[in-house]
Amino acid sequence: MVEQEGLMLCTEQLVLRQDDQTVINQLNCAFGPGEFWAIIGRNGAGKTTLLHALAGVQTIQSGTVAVDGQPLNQLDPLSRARKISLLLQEQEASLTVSVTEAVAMGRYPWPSTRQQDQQLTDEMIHRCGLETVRDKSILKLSGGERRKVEIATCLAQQSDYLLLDEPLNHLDLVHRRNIMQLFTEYSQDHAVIMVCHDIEVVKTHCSHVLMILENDCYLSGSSATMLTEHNLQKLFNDSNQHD
Ligand SMILES: Nc1ncnc2c1ncn2[C@@H]1O[C@H](COP(=O)(O)OP(=O)(O)OP(=O)(O)O)[C@@H](O)[C@H]1O
Repeated sequence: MVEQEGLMLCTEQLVLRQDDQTVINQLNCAFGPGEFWAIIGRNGAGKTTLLHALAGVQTIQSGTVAVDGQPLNQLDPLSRARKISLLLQEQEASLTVSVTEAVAMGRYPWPSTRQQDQQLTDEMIHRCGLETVRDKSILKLSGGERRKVEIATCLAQQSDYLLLDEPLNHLDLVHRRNIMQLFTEYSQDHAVIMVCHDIEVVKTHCSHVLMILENDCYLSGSSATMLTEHNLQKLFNDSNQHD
């Protein structure tokens, strides 16, 4: 039974495993519109596994993930795609399509007109700085260009919950700033949930933080209350390193 109601993506007593290892244990959290969340934690802490569970692409051991009061696994794929989009950490380009065609694929969940789809696709191509390569095959792009195409496609999907796994990978400083500005704008009336290793980026842009600590310990709240010296030491203190 999902207790939290209203517009949010939330987990209740969520347990996630990879092989026989419990990665996330009894996690309760909730993400709502108007919030820009960062999920932070050490390598292997379970950030990607959690993000995938929030997107409905990870097997859940027990507990629930619910979106706007409805268990995620009860939504058909199209309804889910209108609610949630996921930018993977690494994505392999295999289709021979142009940048414009790839970004337009973000529109597939919506019954909008061709003109509306084209308008939004053009806008995202423009906002992500892809005009000069818009007719190029995605197989012939640089790593950074391809990352921007993936981001533009997710943004074109206009889902209520935008899930981002290390979105700044491959981007130079100028594009990092531009893309973070886009996500910040998007979070004004949607929820953005981003896995990120760059604490400075998190401090500058994110309103909320979920910290995955050791021993199944999770802390969440506003960035101002979470990003204290004390908490960051707990998260990254060398004395806790296993590797
Ligand atoms: N497909 C898989 N099969 C088995 N174990 C996996 C699989 N994917 C991840 N794991 C393990 O699950 C744990 C959590 O991995 P996950 O990718 O969620 O961590 P992360 O916090 O995103 O790490 P990073 O910061 O390095 O990207 C790790 O111990 C990892 O080795």
